[in-house]
Parts: sequence; structure tokens; C-alpha cells
Amino acid sequence: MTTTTTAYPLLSSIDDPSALRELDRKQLPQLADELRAFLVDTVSKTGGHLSSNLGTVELTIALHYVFDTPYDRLVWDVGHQTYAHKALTGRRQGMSRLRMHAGISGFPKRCESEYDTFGVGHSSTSISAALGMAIAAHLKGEDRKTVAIIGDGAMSAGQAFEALNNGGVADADMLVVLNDNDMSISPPVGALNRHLARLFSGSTFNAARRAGEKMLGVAPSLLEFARRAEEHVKGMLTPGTMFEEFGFNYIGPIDGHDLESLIPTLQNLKNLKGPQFLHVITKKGHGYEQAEANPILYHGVSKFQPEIGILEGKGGGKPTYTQIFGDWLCDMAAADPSLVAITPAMGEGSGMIRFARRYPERYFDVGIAEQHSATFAAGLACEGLKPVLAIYSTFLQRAYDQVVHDIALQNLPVMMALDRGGIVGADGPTHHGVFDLSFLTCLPNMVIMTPADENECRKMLTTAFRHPGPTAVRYPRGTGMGVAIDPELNELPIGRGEVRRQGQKVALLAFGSMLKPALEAAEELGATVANMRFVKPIDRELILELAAGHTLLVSIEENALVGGAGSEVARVLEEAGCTTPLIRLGLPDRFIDHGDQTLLLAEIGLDPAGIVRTVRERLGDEPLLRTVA
Ligand SMILES: Cc1ncc(C[n+]2csc(CCOP(=O)(O)OP(=O)(O)O)c2C)c(N)n1
Ligand SMILES: CC(=O)[C@@H](O)[C@H](O)COP(=O)(O)O
Ligand SMILES: [Mg+2]
Repeated sequence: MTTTTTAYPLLSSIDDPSALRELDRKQLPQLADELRAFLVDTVSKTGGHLSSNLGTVELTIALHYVFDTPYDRLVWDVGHQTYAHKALTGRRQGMSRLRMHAGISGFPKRCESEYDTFGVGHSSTSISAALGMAIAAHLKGEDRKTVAIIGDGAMSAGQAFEALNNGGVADADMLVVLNDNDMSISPPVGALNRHLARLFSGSTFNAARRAGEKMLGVAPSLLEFARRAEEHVKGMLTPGTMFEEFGFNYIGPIDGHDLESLIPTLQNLKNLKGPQFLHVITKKGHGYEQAEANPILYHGVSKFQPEIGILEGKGGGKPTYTQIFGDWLCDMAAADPSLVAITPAMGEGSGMIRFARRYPERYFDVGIAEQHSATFAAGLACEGLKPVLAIYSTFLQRAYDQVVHDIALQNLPVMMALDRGGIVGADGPTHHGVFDLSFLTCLPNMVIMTPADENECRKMLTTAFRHPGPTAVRYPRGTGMGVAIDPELNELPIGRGEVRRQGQKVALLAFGSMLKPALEAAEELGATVANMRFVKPIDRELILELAAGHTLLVSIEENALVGGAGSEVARVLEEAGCTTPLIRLGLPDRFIDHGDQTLLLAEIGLDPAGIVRTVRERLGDEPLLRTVA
């Protein structure tokens, strides 16, 4: 670790924001330089979100410099851009274990620091939360300030608009800072982006800067600032911004890397009453050449050498499930012209870029708009197209009513490709996709599949796509077993599992990713292993057959135990009056922290050793292998 006093003399002297506020304003550019170098160094060693963090260094410094944190509340949206905030709020040393097990979280977390005012990871919650805090302050007679910091990508989501709609007429002193870097993870989409681009048109921005300099250079009084802001900046240069229509006092756009603009503007805004809106322009990846040139690649990174940057296109290893999906999507699109594919702002992460390039007219990136994406898919299905909604399991949570009300209830053939099902690792509890089996299994009409290997995934995707009702294929983050892939587009019989290993006494009923550890555990236990494949409709016949031939059943899934696949197994046994005991293995009723995927699964007992341990504990001294007569 190179966080020595010599490497970062100024940064090392800041243990909390009160020390930052002691600095002379002239020292702040140096602090920004050190902080940026520190971030590149740290993230290159730990992995994490890089380009968004590089873009918010000056904004973070300015906010902590101007506001009396933690008494004043900073509410970050998504939270993937808060590494500078963490480094300035007493966590600089801890960042050598960023996103690692028992280390610093990659997102703000209330239990980690009093400066993390609101837990986050999913986007577009900041204005709602900040409004709640601002109204609470008002009701309690407290004079604290509340600031929401939201990106242009996050601003595109419905919830952000719901909050603006509420906040624009609420009796609350709240500042919304729009950090506009003209990027989501991918290039931004939609009409909001067009509106922001218009505000940022060269002439407007330059004129606004000139006016801002003039206005701020003389450190105007509060009233003078307000008058000039309204008359000369807002009225003259940026008439009719959408945010004003919502009832906010819109200021900007200003240069978000220029501390000399940021600080006086924030100081003045701090004193204004009612809903305030500051539009700042930043560059994703600012100050690190490689990240500026390719902010998508540097959005989320693994370890890399800062002097060289990320080496692309090494490839060669096992394909990820995401790649299996991306290949299947292109193959199926070639075979069926009615296929259309939708992503709520996760085209890269979902493996859809080749498809997007090949079939741009059939590719819909709808922005961070999970609810809309689901209902939009339903609409496409109503008209006979075959929508494939590619969505991370964790983000589908936001579209639950749309899945229930718009897709399942109407029995529409929308296929959901659920990536990142199960424990995702370093992103932690906000991103683990461990509830989907529970919240989808209870829905009538759904068909739910969990592939155990890559080739099975491809077959399930085909099966789902051709099924005339709602389906979900749920696969994990990362690679699978490394099996060969059939080039054909073959289907599987719906609702049928298979026995993969014949053993005795104990039968392990594995769902999806759990087949691999189950097979390994079975070697030691001499157990039977079934690859259940379908959570819904579950293979009733197979379960009862296994129950009849074994003395103990063990269901294993990478999902919450409550309401998951094991619950379905239990239901089948109960309905049949079958008394064979069942142990259900899965995620306990608590949120699982961040850390390495393998390590977390082992901690929960969802690895081969854990499965063996559970079975042995249950059987006590009973011999595992039945003596065959
Ligand atoms: C509800 C939800 N959907 C998708 C994501 C994935 N995601 C994380 S950051 C991001 C882009 C956000 O763009 P913006 O707010 O402009 O921040 P930037 O990355 O540009 O700094 C997306 C799509 C998420 N975290 N939450
Ligand atoms: C902050 C956020 O929500 C995304 O950037 C997410 O971290 C991506 O996860 P993957 O790395 O699994 O694509
Ligand atoms: Mg952005």
C-alpha cells in the first residue's frame, strides 16, 4: 500500500472533513490531485468502480468543504462514486480492503460511517431519501442542510421524477446536485439526455460560466446572489429548464472540476430556502487518461497496472454465463426475426453489445428504468413480438409489480434473462440476486429455470424463448463448469429434472449453480444427485421418486430459503403426504455482506464441505452408505 504521508502529504493530514474545512481554498487543487492519484492507486489494487469516482473528486471536496458534514446530510445516488467521500471521512486507510470480505463497502452504508447518511447501491433513490430527511429536519425544527447528489443516468429513472414532483412543491430546504457527465454505464439514452445536452450546448455553458464568474467573483450577498442568479443566469441563459417546471430553483450548468466555481456556488446555495437544483458538468474518468478515453471499460474494474491500464481482449478462458447469453441472443435473433431485446441500462454487463451492433433496430436500451422495461416488454409481446428482457436479478426487484400485473397476470410471453442470480461478490447485499426464486415462484403462469452449466443455459434460453407464456432463466455471475456448447438451438422438456449421480440413502436436489458443489459433496457422501433444472413447474414425479428411494432429501439453492426452490420441494412432499425428511440448504434470513463469491458461499455452507457437514450432522452416527445385500 502506497498511502504514505510522502505520497499524499495533504490527503494524509485529513482524517475527517473538519480538517478539510481548515484548509485554505488555495490548497484544494493539490488535495484533488492527491486524491485522484490515491484513487487510481487504490482501485488498481482492489478493483472497484473507477471512472465515476475520478469524475467526482472536486465535487466531493467542495461539498465537504462547504457543508457541515455529518450534521448536514450528503445523500449520494447509487453510491459507486463515493470513494473520495470515504477517503475524506476517516476511511482512507481502510480502503486497501475496499469491497473485500469484512473490509470497506463499495457503497455508502449507514453502519460503516456517520457520514454515510443513506445506504445505497441501486440508483435513483437519493432525491426521495434527501427529501425525507429535509422534511424531517423541518418538522423537528433543525436547521441542517440536505443535499442529494445524483448522476445524469440515475436521473432518468422514474423514482427520481417522482421525488422531483414531490420535492418541487414541498416545504423543504433541499439541494439536488445533478452530476452530469453525459454517461450512464453506457452512453446515456432518452429525452432527458437530450434536454441536458441542450443545457450544456457550448454557448450556454460558456455563457453560464462567464456569468457565474462575474456573479461569484465579488462574493455577493445572499440576496444579491439570488437576484443575480435569477435574473442573469437562470432567466437569461437557461430559460425553461425542466427542473424549474418542477418547482426547483435551477442554477447552472457549471464546471464540476473547477473548485473556484463549485465552492462559491455551493456556499450561496447553502443559504437559499426551498428546493434548489445545481447542474454541474463533469467528465467520467477525469484526470486518468485511459479512463477518460474509455469510461465504459473503467466503470467497474478488476485489478490492473495503472501505468499500463486495463489489457483488453485476453479472453481464452471459460465463457461467462453472460457471454453464453450474448451468443445465444445473436443466434436466436438470426433464427427468429420477431426477437427483440431490452435492457434497462445494462447492455455491457448483460452481454448484449454484439447483438446491439448487429441488430440496432431490435435493441432497446431504455435507461435506468426497470419498471418501464418490464411493461414495455409486455406491450411488445401483446403485438406478437418476442421480447427478451435481459435484467440483473437484483434490479428486477424494482419491477416486481410490472412482472406481476403486466406480464404474469396477462400470461404474456416475455422472457426474462436474469443475470447475476445468487451471490455476486464484491458489490454485496445491494446486488446479490438472492430473492428472485422466492418472488417469482409464487406467481401463477411463470416458468422458472436454473441452469447448472453453460450448455444447459443455452437450452433453457431456447426453451424459455419458445414458451408461449412468461419465463425466467436465472444464471449466476461469472463462469460455469466449462462444458462444451452445442451450436444448435435445442430445447428441454419443461418441468423435468434429471438424476446426475446415482447414490444411496441421501439424495441431493440441486438447483442451478448448486449442482457443482452437490456433485463434489456426493462423492464423499455416496449420495444421489438430481439436477432439478426447473423451480417452476417443479419436477414432482422426480421428487417423490427420490423420496421413496432415500432416507434423507437435501435441497440446495443459491437463493433465500424463505419461499425459494426448497419451499417448492417441501410443498410437493407435504401435498403428497410424504414423510421422508428434507433439509433445505440456501441463504439464511439475513442480508449477506460483500466479499469474494467463493468465500461467502463457503461461509453460508453452500460449498461441498458445507453440504457434507450438514448431512453428517443430521445423520449423526448413522452410516452413510447403505450396505447393499
Ligand atoms: C436500479 C439500478 N439499475 C441499474 C443500476 C446499475 N448502474 C449502476 S451505475 C449506473 C450508471 C449510472 O449513471 P450515472 O448516475 O450518470 O452515474 P455515472 O456512472 O455516470 O457516474 C447503472 C446503470 C443500478 N445501480 N441501480
Ligand atoms: C454500481 C452498479 O450497480 C454496477 O456498476 C454494478 O456494480 C455492476 O455489476 P457487475 O460488475 O456485476 O456488472
Ligand atoms: Mg453519468
